[in-house]
Amino acid sequence: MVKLGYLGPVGTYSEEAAQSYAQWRQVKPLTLIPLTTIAGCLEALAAGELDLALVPSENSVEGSVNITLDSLWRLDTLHIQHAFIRPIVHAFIAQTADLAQIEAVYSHPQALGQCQRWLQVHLPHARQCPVTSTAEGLQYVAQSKRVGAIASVRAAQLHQLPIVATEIQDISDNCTRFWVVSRQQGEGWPQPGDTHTSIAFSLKANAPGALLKVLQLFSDRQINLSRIESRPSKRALGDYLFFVDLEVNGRPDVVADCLLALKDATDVLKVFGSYQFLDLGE
Ligand SMILES: O=C(O)C(=O)Cc1ccccc1
Repeated sequence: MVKLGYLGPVGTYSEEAAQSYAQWRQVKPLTLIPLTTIAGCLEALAAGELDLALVPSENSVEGSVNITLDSLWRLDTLHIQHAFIRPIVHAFIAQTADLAQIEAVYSHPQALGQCQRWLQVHLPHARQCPVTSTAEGLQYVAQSKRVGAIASVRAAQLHQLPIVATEIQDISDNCTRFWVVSRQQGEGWPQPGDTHTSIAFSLKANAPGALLKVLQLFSDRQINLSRIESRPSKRALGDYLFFVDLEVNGRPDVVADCLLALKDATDVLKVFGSYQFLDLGE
């Protein structure tokens, strides 16, 4: 059996995504293994305790899931196999519908961030308490009538807790991109059929035009970027890593040639993998 780790417990958005992915694989069954952190999923994969990990990588409202990007850079031995996008619809779950009684709201930081306006209007005085996953927040709801949680309708049903409000996310079209990651296989360069290549690099020098020289390599080859993002390198304040997604656009050889040129033009280059976006349906 192929073991796939995800951010648990049962009832998280990651579990929902893992179930959809498992259905898509059909003939290659998966054992789904809940873990307590996103970094823990990727570490267990790198250590050989899992065959695959499913992790959120970016949300349409809150942006990148930093721990996913940082872990991929740090662990160095992992490759993205697939990407897919899931709609994220949040509910407010509590034992009372009288919001004046709610003193604290528990959820994953991404979910709290995606519901800021609703919280401001409906629970301006409640403490916002970040926890490791949306489903973990439900444990506190079960224990106290004075706390609420933001999680999915499915999670509320699984834990048999009352739904006070639904569709509370600030932007109705809220969605998250997930990556399915494996241990490194080959170099991660694009094969025919792959639509995206994700990379990260550091620059050789902190000097005028250093980033421009690297970006010129994409421009010279007419390679479109679907994301570019800088993250602190953690070496020194003001020192950055750049995370870039390239569109392969049916030209894997051109992207491979660009990766060769990037090896020379950057200080450290990491190829996180080349993959397709899956359509998992609703
Ligand atoms: O906490 C969860 O349920 C997760 O899977 C992480 C998450 C949180 C909010 C949106 C998407 C994924």
